[in-house]
Amino acid sequence: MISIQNVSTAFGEHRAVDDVSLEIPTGSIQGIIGFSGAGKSTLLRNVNLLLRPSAGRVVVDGTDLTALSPNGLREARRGIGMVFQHFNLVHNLTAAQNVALALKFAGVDRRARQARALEALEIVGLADHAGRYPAELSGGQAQRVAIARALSTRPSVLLCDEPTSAVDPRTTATVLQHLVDINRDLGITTVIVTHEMNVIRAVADDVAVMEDGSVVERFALADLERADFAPRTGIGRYLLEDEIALERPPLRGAAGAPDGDRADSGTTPGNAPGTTSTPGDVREAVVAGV
Ligand SMILES: Nc1ncnc2c1ncn2[C@@H]1O[C@H](COP(=O)(O)OP(=O)(O)OP(=O)(O)O)[C@@H](O)[C@H]1O
Repeated sequence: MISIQNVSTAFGEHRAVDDVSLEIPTGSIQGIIGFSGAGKSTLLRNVNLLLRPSAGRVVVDGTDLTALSPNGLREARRGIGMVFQHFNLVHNLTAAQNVALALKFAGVDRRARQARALEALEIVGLADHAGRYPAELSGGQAQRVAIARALSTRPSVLLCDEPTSAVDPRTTATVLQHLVDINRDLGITTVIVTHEMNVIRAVADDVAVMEDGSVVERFALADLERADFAPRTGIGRYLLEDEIALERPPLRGAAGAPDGDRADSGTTPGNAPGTTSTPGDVREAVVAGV
């Protein structure tokens, strides 16, 4: 169980997260959705205290993380895996070495690391890619290695920050299937932050909609099937629709259409696939204990 209690996080005058309370039952998948800047990533980073909240408490499986000493927090973070949008793999280490690095930080004995790393790669179906470097992996494979890394310390909680935003739609399905299988097989409480409606529809048990730092709506995904269910927010209503109907004017340059570049009317823009990380990304992964 993750219990987020009256959590606020301010950057200067700006409250990126504003008095959020959220209870996430053990073993469930909680989706957190909202437009860019709503405060989703900040809230997720508040859960493992990668970003310490300015106010409020975060209790994970009965332990108040906000009350722990630095050593206690380091220990508690071993039970919380984290997956990042851009994978944050170390580019000059193989897939197995990337996973083993997390185990090293977790204090696992050197002799046990190799077997544990392979075991984690097995879970995401990539044991046969153990010797490959990040540049030799597709975006989806790189994210699966990152998931294996997050799982290697056998956490009870998995935090995923836009886990599919940097991969193509087909790969998205594979990555999400792994996350669902891991959740159902291992009972790991999973939190997925995304701006992609289809991700929420595919995996979430419960949905929290964020706007301007607040959770403005919560419902179970199953509620969307109820005839009398009426979401209050625009995002909730989008989720209710099977398809988002877009106006599709003719392509520019076609007969009868105006000249110029066609604007992208997609509702779920993502970033280009990539497998490399900046030093800052890697540092963040290390601090998170993954
Ligand atoms: N380190 C920081 N310093 C200052 N402001 C920040 C910092 N991190 C986030 N913010 C601000 O806090 C607000 C919430 O950001 P956050 O990244 O949590 O939103 P988000 O919903 O995850 O958006 P996105 O989907 O674009 O990642 C934004 O206004 C952002 O500019």
